[in-house]
Amino acid sequence: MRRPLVAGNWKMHGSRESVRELLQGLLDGVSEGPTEVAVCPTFVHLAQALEACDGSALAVGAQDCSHLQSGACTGDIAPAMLADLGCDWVILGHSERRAFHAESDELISSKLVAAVEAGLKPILCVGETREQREAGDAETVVAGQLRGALQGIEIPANLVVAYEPVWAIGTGLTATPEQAQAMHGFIRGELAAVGVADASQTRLLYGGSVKPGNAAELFAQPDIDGALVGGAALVAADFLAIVAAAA
Ligand SMILES: O=C(CO)COP(=O)(O)O
Repeated sequence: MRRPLVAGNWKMHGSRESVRELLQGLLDGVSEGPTEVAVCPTFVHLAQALEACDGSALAVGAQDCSHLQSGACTGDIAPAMLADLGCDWVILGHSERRAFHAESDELISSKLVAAVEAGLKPILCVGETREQREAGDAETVVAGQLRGALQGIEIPANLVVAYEPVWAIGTGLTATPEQAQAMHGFIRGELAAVGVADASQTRLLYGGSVKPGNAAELFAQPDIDGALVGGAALVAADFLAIVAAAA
């Protein structure tokens, strides 16, 4: 049995006041239940979120980390620092990091190794662009990202993969449940091929314009185990409705 996971990626949003309000709204509505729930605020809001969520059913994660645990890396945050602070999760390889920071599969792979070494649970993001899908290359691209990140490393048993088609992120365009399921099924097969010991137990999240109105039909698919939510994670009622749909 794969326990559903719904994680909110807050991206570069928030102030101390809005974070306080959002967390309050979430904590009022979230309880220990069948679905695991996490929020991933910016680095500067992590300490505030960890303090607010202490002892609650809401876990906290970061949106990225360095591939090193310390050193001359101006502006970077080590996975060991995130673990020391109390973070559980870290998102790696998000398409916005790949696009704006030119993150390669090789770098993402070394971040994954460092994150696991520090004791963080990784959410590895993969997904194709619209051009790649229209060219019929979606599976090739996703398989390449999986292999690039996972081949040759010791793959952690708690690895979570998020399929986030770039064309569905922040656009209001969602992959249809059938499109998402097809790719999730493909990913599960690829994970087995790349050396995941029991890919039938790996949780696969869908991300890309997940909203209260489309969450249930996505979660009804056999290989969709939850969601990585962007915009709708910034509205407590919407995020809680998505969490409820995953139960
Ligand atoms: O990128 C995403 C989550 O990581 C998805 O963002 P949206 O839900 O805003 O499309």
